[in-house]
Amino acid sequence: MKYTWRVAQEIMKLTPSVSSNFKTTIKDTSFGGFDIPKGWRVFWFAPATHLDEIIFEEPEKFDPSRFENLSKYVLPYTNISVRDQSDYNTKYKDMAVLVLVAITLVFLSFVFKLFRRNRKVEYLPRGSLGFPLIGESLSFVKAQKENRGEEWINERISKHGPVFKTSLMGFPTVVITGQAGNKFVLGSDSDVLTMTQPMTVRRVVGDCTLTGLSKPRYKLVKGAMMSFLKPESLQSYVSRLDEIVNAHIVSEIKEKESIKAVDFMKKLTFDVTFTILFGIDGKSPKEAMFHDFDQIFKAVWSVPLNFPGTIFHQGLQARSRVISMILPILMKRKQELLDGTINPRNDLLTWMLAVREENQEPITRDELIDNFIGIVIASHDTTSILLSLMMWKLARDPKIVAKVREGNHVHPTFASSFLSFPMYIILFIVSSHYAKSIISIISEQMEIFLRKKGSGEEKLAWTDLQSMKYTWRVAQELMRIIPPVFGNFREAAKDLYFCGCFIPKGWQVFWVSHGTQMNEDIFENPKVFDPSRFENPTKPIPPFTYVPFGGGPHMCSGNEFARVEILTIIHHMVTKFEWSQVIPDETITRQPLPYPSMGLPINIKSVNQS
Ligand code: HEM
Repeated sequence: MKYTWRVAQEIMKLTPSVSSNFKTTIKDTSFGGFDIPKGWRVFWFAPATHLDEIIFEEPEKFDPSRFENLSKYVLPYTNISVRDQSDYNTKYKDMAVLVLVAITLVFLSFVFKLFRRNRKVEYLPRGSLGFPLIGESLSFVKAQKENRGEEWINERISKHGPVFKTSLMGFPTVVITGQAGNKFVLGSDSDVLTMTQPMTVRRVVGDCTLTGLSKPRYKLVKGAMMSFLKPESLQSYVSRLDEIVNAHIVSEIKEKESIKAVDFMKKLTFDVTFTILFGIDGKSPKEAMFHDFDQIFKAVWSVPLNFPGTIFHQGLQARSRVISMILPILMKRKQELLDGTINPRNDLLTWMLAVREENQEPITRDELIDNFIGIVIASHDTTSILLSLMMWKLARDPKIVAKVREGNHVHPTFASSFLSFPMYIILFIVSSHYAKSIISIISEQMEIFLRKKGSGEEKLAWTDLQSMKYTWRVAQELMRIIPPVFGNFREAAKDLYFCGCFIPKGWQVFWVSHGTQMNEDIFENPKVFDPSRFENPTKPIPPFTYVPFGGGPHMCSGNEFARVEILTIIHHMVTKFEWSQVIPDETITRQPLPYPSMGLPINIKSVNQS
């Protein structure tokens, strides 16, 4: 079987089963004119000779015949894989040692990782993960509904400290409170903590909202929003806003004796957002979308079961309807932009259609649609809830309001304030912080109203809004005590440490606004409603302690728009109407935003503006 063996030899020459190995010298030796000390390792490498063309003619060619005449073609030790039989035992021993060392190293690194992980787990924050799957979600949601969310958090802070673990909405969660905590969560970039949204939000609102975008796309879309929503840009929309608010209020409540303030504010802010921000004016698309967005809102906080009849399913269908309504509007605007018949700054949607990345890449269709829905979700409830809370505050003491108004009738021509000075002083001295705030708002708004009336100007201007300082402080103080956004989630993008605690990659991190906003070391007498704490320039509020609009890279894009809108609406309400609560002891419930639990029914009547 000579030929068969030659074929085997040739195969071993080209692809030796053992192509290299180490030997150890057992005494001082020399080779090729070089000394090799005793104990040194020597490495041999078969291909170095097998493929050497000085030894083998055309070494890479498959030619078993070269083994026919060994003396001519095969020099000793040139086909090592077959000739070095005597060294096999040593060779395998050495290889076994190598393999053993490799396995030991892999094993040790595994044990080391496990050990390090266990050491890290020891540093997890204190607290309880609650029941499997549901964790502590049920007790948290229940507390929120009863407006005891703050108590729920505080109980755990007092047991475990300002950083504690729990499990919310199906995921292990680290709750982080305090100024340094807010700075860590709100100030961190997306490679440390990423903004995450529950699955329901991603499905109903879309994957391409700001939260779901890559860094460069986020920069482009958020940049476009901020450019439209910054104070300098908003100034030119104030008189239009004033017109819309006035018209809406007149048509919706002029003849009514009672309304539900929450519903009213929701409709009004929807009207404002669609007209000013999106340039959608017609009554019927707004009404259709109002109904659809109502279903989308509900689906955002629903159980994600997608079959006919479920809230989630209805939300998904509402999303499809909204898309089919907004798409033709976008196409038309795009054409108008190309034709040059529309000003890109007309509204936020048109502006987002017009902006380009440095490489001329536009905002995509999906990004436009999802951010359109996202802005409605982010802006609508938050703003209408703050307005409802202001109405609630102002409705709580009709006697004071009436007295303040009396002042107006006694001294209608009073130059700088609509209140008679002595009455103002008396009321101010005898009143609580809370009552003072009512007096001051009405006084401030009536003063602006009378000033404008005196000068024959009809609509509010930017400077009028800037002078509504006290009214805005009341809004700020309300957001401190009852923040519209209780807190929000992030996800750890990698294993993290904060305050000596370990936060594993993938865990949720939850920041809460009242952790600092109700802290007596930061805000004196935090439970007292005192808007004047926002007017003390000598005692500025420390950074990352007052966070109703968040902070850091994801800070609210619409805070200035919210301020302008809220001040305009409150001006019209206060100067045109008086109201009182139908249910005086109506409580606040969180779902998860803080609503008056019965929708704030109020008795309302117009006041004489002459
Ligand atoms: C009183 C009214 C409002 C409150 C209390 C409020 C609150 C907040 C908060 C707390 C955040 C940050 C969430 C986080 O970092 O986890 C936020 C983000 C955001 N808000 Fe507002 N908001 C209000 C009104 C608005 C309005 C009117 C708009 C749009 C015109 C808007 C658009 C947004 C957007 C787009 C984001 C996401 C920003 C980003 O991820 O970079 N908000 N808002």
